[in-house]
Amino acid sequence: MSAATPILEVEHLSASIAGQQVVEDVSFTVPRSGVTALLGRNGVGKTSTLRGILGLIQRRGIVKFAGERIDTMQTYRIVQKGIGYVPEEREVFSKLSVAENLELAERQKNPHREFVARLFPDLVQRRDQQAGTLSGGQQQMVSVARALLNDNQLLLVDEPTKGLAPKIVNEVADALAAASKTVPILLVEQNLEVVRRLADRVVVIVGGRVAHVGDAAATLDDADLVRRLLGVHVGDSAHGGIAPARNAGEGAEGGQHA
Ligand SMILES: Nc1ncnc2c1ncn2[C@@H]1O[C@H](COP(=O)(O)OP(=O)(O)OP(=O)(O)O)[C@@H](O)[C@H]1O
Repeated sequence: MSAATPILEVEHLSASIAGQQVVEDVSFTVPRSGVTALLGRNGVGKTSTLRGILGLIQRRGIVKFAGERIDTMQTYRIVQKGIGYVPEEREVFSKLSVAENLELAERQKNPHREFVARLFPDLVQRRDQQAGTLSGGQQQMVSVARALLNDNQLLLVDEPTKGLAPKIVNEVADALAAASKTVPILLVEQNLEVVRRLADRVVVIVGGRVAHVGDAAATLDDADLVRRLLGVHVGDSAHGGIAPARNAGEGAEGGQHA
């Protein structure tokens, strides 16, 4: 396998929940470095795409990780291969302390405790606090920290800044920016200012398929394209740089930009 082989190749992925198809026919790649943002309107299937890649929901299609097919593997095997997952729900063990939450996540002999402590000094101070009593942002940091303790070759991170105060959004983005220097990230993120800061590339899903792949900054600079693909206006800082388009119902365009 050459160094140019993407770390993740997704070909014609479809996925279903309780017999209902929630991802139709999604194809894209993730390179071996940097942040690739997976974008799309609400309910378009971004979370389900991540869950399909991980085998957490029923899926069909080809998924290759570092050149190897993983689409028939069970989730625990996929995680063992080196894919870390930071789910949208954060899923901390609320009755356990911060330290216990982190210890439980350690899959290897020499976990990156110092790296994580440097990124999240707040968690070091709160190591004995029950995770259920942490703020949403602090719980998100625990969730990201757990993924960073191990030698992952890819991180799947789902809406890490959702519902967080602006200051905490910045802290979580800082941590992900630092992490992305050592591990490629596939990021689902609604806050386009965060996408602009973190992402190198964007992959946009419209109507169950990938409708656009491109350079992150160039895509976000094209306000008309953003409005058509995502139904948001760029530039309203009160909404993390985005605001619903007046005609947000339109624009699920069939044309393939990819
Ligand atoms: N447990 C479930 N049972 C039934 N339908 C579901 C379930 N989870 C998701 N769906 C449906 O699957 C579709 C895709 O959902 P998904 O969460 O993947 O979208 P998304 O793009 O991540 O959305 P958002 O940006 O709002 O988080 C939606 O129509 C959603 O209603």
